[in-house]
Amino acid sequence: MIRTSQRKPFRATLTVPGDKSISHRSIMFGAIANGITEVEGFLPGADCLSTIRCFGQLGVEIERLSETSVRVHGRGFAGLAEPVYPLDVGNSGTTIRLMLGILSGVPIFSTLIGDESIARRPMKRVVEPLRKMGARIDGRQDGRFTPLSVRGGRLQGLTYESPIASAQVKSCLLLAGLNAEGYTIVREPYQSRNHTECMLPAFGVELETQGAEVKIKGGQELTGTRVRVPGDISSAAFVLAAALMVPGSQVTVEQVGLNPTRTGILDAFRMMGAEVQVEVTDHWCNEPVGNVTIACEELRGVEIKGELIPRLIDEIPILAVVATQARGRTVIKDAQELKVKETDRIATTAQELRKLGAIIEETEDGMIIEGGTQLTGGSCHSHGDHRIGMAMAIAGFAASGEVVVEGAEAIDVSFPGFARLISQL
Ligand SMILES: O=C(O)C1=C[C@@H](OP(=O)(O)O)[C@@H](O)[C@H](O)C1
Ligand SMILES: C=C(OP(=O)(O)O)C(=O)O
Repeated sequence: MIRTSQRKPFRATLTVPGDKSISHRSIMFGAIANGITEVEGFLPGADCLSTIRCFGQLGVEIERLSETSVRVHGRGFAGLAEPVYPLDVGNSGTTIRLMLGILSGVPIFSTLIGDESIARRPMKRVVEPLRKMGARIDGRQDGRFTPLSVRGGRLQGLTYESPIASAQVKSCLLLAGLNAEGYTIVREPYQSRNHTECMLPAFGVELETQGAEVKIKGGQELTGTRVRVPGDISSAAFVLAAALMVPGSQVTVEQVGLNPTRTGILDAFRMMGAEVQVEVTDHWCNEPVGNVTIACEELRGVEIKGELIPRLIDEIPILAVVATQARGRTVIKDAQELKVKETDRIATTAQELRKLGAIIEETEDGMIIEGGTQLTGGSCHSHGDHRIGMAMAIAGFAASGEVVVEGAEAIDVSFPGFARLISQL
């Protein structure tokens, strides 16, 4: 359980735990590479630990040198061993969807399962195109849901027009494409996060990107490398939002990932009138890294839609919290993907924020939030969704009474140490 209440203006400079998307990929790419991959700044969150456990079951030796340093003894695609027991991805959509791409092209049999939330999340979006590549996948409701089983084998390259902007779909198909005959091309309606495209070249893979299209040639091998993981901008978003909830505050987050396919939340905060300063200081594995400083006196409501949505998809719950404090109405559109995350985030965000007096309407593809509301204290629940738990805790920073967040253990999925960190603000 986390308890938060109204804060006085504060100033803070801090770092946040490692990027979840990059941490997953560092283990996966390290495992299918030849040789050793050293990972620094790894996120020791529950989701990334699920990825480590699954690859351990595939015979990959993965050493935890410290909480955040990991050494992966890559075995190449060909060295992955048939697992004896089902692979349990826990709560992690990224783990299951990317692993399906890898496992489809390797001649072993495996079964994938996860928690209650994973059992509700749609898998057809990857199973269908993987089957077109020749993958043999079966599962509940003809492969729409877990449990899923994969009998890996020879794959054919595919040109795929993805109906959704999803980095998990894109990455899954690119990883399958690495093992397929010929070229695999993935086109998306808007570009989703491109960590796979940034990181694979660091492992010696060649690919071509043109706007929202990526092309990869099959039969390429990966070579182990060193990966430094920047702080997660999706985690930083909660602390930046905390500063916006308490006018007169200022927060700097250092060594955070600034990949433009992830910084939509900074654009949204700027549109709302926040002062956001960004300084890129380095590139790690082709990923821009640097510092973000935010401050604000007054916020205004905005319309968030289109290409911006995939660039801030995981930040919409906290954006809705901030929008309750803006002048005027905030409209979020084109965000139907929120319905198939750890929870239906349109429903859970609205339901929990209403408990604190927010005026918020759910729509088919987003929500409408009336600004300028005085939030009250109340008892909220994470619904087992880390981002909902964190969003509600930050809502307490502007509430007239105490906000209690039940189910806060879910936050460990992406942000271990969240409660301690925000208690210091
Ligand atoms: O590829 C990734 O690392 C992720 C992609 C996104 O999901 P979708 O691909 O389903 O949009 C995002 O919501 C998730 O937190 C991480
Ligand atoms: C949607 C998320 O993750 P995943 O899809 O990996 O479960 C998230 O972290 O908000």
